[in-house]
Parts: sequence; structure tokens; C-alpha cells
Amino acid sequence: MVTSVSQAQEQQGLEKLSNPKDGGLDPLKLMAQIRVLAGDFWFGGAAKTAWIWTFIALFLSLVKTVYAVALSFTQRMFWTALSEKNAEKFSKLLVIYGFAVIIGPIVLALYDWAKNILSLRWRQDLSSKLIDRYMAKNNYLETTFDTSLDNPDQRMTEDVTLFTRVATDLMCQIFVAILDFIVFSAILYKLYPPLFYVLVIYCLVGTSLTLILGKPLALLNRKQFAREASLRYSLVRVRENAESVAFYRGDEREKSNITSRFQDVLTNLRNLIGLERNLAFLQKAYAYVPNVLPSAIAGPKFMKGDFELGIMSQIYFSYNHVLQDLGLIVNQFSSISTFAANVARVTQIRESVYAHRATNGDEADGLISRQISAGELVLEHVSTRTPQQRQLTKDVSLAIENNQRLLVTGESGVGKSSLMRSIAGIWNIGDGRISSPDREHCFFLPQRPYMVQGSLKENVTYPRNPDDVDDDLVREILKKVNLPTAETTAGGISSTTVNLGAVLSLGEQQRIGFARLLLSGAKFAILDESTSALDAETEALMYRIIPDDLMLVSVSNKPSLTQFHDSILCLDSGGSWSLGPAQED
Ligand SMILES: Nc1ncnc2c1ncn2[C@@H]1O[C@H](COP(=O)(O)OP(=O)(O)OP(=O)(O)O)[C@@H](O)[C@H]1O
Repeated sequence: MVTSVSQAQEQQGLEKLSNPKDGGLDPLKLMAQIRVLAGDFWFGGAAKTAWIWTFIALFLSLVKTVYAVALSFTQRMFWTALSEKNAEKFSKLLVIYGFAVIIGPIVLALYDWAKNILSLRWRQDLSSKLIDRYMAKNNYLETTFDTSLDNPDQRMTEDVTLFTRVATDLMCQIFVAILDFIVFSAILYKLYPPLFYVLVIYCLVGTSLTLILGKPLALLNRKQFAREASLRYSLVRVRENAESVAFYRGDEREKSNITSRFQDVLTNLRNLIGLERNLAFLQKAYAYVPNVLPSAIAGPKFMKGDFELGIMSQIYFSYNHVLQDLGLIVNQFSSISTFAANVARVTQIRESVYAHRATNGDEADGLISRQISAGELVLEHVSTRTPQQRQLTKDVSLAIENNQRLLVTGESGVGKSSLMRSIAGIWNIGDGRISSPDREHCFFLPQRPYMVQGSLKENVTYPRNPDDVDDDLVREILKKVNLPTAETTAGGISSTTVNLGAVLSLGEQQRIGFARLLLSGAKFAILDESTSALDAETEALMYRIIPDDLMLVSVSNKPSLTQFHDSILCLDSGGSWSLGPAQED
């Protein structure tokens, strides 16, 4: 049997991410990636929802900006009234000011709410599209072979949540910043143009410096995501394989593996913090220097009496707004580079699940072609290869009739399981043609059956809907496969309190596999070492209860199985093979 994803493969994926050629923050690439991800939502099936909520969120952004402008004028008049000691005007403005203070929080709360709903809808759309594609055409299987794609589960859930939240936030912030900039730069320009010019030049220089110095930050953030995911995955693997680890007494080895991944996380985090510190020097300086600019540039004019106090206050107010708008990239640089890493991860899973796969059943050159047959299995010149193009079986041709049984033997690693995967339609790398009953009528029994998180009934009926099967039928089948005590072990046929995958022995799980086969109504079954853990008597029982009209291909090197088959296909290393009757006449 072959393990699809080893830790080594995963580590290799991590190393690919660490490749320095991978580059840091590339604004153009980032924009292109966001455009694709956003395009799925704003121009896809959920476009109407997307546009409605975008409109609401942007409208509230606009209200927020208008509110800020009104406040700036109120403030200006307020200060002028104060400096003129105009008590009547002052008390009127105090009422307006009080009113504005009540309106402000309402606008801000509604704005946040609309943003949250928009990001929720986007997340809903993106995650469900990714999950649909992931579950389609065996993509969930194929992604396990892609070594650069660590933790697809995390990418489709947490990474998408983070992406949609931050992207929505940024979109609104940029929209507000543009509006805000247009309005306040006009005010500032009108009040005192030299200050406006100095501010624009200052911000351009600051942004360019930040982009240059902070370029590697995106790469470090990307590595951080991957390393955190890898650390978590190593802990999940120990949990999933707790019994094997305990039997092997692999605690120390696992601990050192986890510790080493944890160290990788910390090392990268240290580099990240160091780079952020260097950037902070620039960012802090960038934030403090402008404090003196309005006083230094516009102060003398005020002293000379060219401006009244209210105008001076509005200059400050507008100046601060323009500074914030133009300083968006500098101030948010760390978040933007974390976001860029997050966008890259989501883009990669999107590309992966939308990619054309060599093994997902599409027909193309260099792939095994397939055809649906009425009942028989026919292999015509079938050769199989590994993804690295290593030849496994070569030019196999055979035909099995409706109710015949074929046993496939051969030394370990010769390609028996790969040939079975090809027959089952989940492995198409190779040449030739396979005709078999359609997948609805095929049943595959692996050595270790997949145990679902659920009741005994859900397990026995998998992949059928358990509600379609009567409890008594399940009990009858369990008796047939010699599992009369399973119901007691499981705490009841529908009880979900026991983790059956952890409790049932491998032999018992293999019998659950046979129970599934009996319930499936399949015309054709592939049994890949599916009795490896059974004693001879139970194994014979399993083969005897299989319906006579079921076409069967078994993979096993157990001589005891020969008696249950009509013919034997023997695979040899180098791709050669031979076919003969199972029992000599
Ligand atoms: N995804 C994969 N990527 C690379 N090599 C693979 C992959 N899957 C299988 N192989 C390789 O293909 C060869 C055949 O594997 P396969 O599982 O078909 O062998 P097998 O005959 O069933 O072995 P066993 O009897 O030990 O189960 C092995 O050398 C295996 O390492």
C-alpha cells in the first residue's frame, strides 16, 4: 500500500516556499491575484449579492467621509467662535457638536456591520466554490500528491476567512482614503497650497522607501503561514496515529519532529520581528516628523495674522486627513504584506483545484482512456506509470466476464494497487484503454477501510444515505460478516459516542468493508488486500458471502485466496505479466 503524503513531501513543500527566488511583495502580482479571487464573487453566481453589499458598504463609507468633513467645518466654526468670544454662536455650535457626537458612532457601527456582512458573503461564496472543486473529480486525492500545497483544508477555511475579511476592510479603507483625499486635499490646497505640496512629496518618498525596505516581509509572512500550518499538521498526525506512535514508542521522535517544526516557526518569527523592527524605525519617523510640518510651514502665517484660529484648526484637521490617506501603505505595510502572503496561499489552492489534472479522469495524450461497459472488464494494452513517469505495469490486456473473479498477484511495489486505481478510475497516468462498469456500480475495498466519524450504521452503510437503510438489515448484514458484537461495542447501532475507527480492530474494520460491499448493490468490486488482517476461516467466509454474480478483482499474495478466483494475473518487476487459470484442471 502507498502512503499518499509523507511528512518528507510536506517538508519538501515547505522548502519550496523558502526558495529565495520566490520574491517578496510584488504589488502587481498581488493585484492580479486579488482580481481573480474577487472576480469569482463579483462576476460569478453571487454577483447580485456581492454588488448590493458592496454598494451598502461603500455608501456607508461615503457617509462616514461626509460626516468627517462636516465635523471639520463645525470644528472650525467652533474654534473661531471661541477665539471671538461669541457666546451665542458658541452655544449653538455646542448643540450641533453634541448632535454630531451622537450620529458618529451610529454611522461607524453601521459601516462596520456592512463590511462584516460583505466579507461573510464573500467567504461563503469562495469557500463553497473551493470546497466544491476540491471534492470534484478526485481533486481531494490529487492535491495530496502536490508537495507544494500544504494544508489545503486550512487554506479553504481559515485562510479564506482572513482573506475576505482583510480584503473587504482594505477595499473600504482605500475607497474612503480616495474620497477623503479628494475632499481634504481640496480644502488644504485652498487654504494653504505650499503645505499640500510638501505633504504630497513627503508621503511619496515615505511610501517608496517602505516598499523597497519591506519587500522581503511578504515572503517571511508566507513562510510563517506555511510553518504554522506544518506545526499544527504534525500535532494532528500524532493524534491520528496515536496508537501506532505509542506501540513504536515513537514519542521522542515525534516530539523532536514537533519541536523542530516549532523551532522553524520561531526562527522565522524572529526574522519577521527583526524586519518589522527595522521597518518600524521608518514608520515611526514617518509618523512623527509630519507633526511639526503644519506648525513650521503655516505657523508663521498665523502669527502674522493672515489666518484666524478656526482656519488654522481646519488646516491641521485637513492636513491630518491627507496625511492618513496618503500614508495608508506605510501605516498598513505589515498588514498588507501578511495579506499578500495570505492571498498567495488562497490563490495557490484555487489554482490547484481548478487545474487540469492528469489523473482525474479527463482524456488526453499520455493518459489511460476509459469507456463504460455493460458488465465486463476489459483492459487493452494498459500501461501504468507513476507521476514521475516510472513504468509500472506494461501493455496488460485481458477481459473478465460478468461473474468472473480475477486474482492479481506480484511482489510488493510492482504496481498492483496502481493498476487497481486505474481500473477504479482514480489513476489515469499511463496508456491504453479500460472498459468497466460505470463508477456507480463499482465498489472498492482497500486494506484499511475508511471509518467515518459517526455511528455503526453510518459506517456500515457508507457511502449510502443511512436513512435509506433499515436498522434490521444492518444487523442482518453485521451477522453475515461475523460482527455480531459490533453493536454492543458501538453502544448501539445509531450511537455516535464511540470512535469506531479507534476502537475496532483492523480485521473488524475489514469486515465492515465487506458489509458495505453487500449493501452497495455493486456489479463489480475491487478488493485490494482487503482480507489481509483476517484469519483463513473468516477470509473464506467473506469470499463465500459475496454474491455469485459480482465481478471481482482481488489483489493479494495469499495463496489461500486462489480457490475463490477463476484466473490469476501475475505482475512481475519490469512490467511483464502473465495471465492464467487460478486452478489447474
Ligand atoms: N503518488 C505516487 N507518487 C510516486 N510514486 C508512487 C505513487 N503511488 C505509487 N507509487 C509508486 O509506485 C509503485 C507501485 O505502487 P503500488 O502501490 O501500486 O504497489 P503494490 O504492487 O500495490 O505494492 P504493495 O504490494 O506493497 O502494496 C511503488 O514503487 C510506489 O512507490
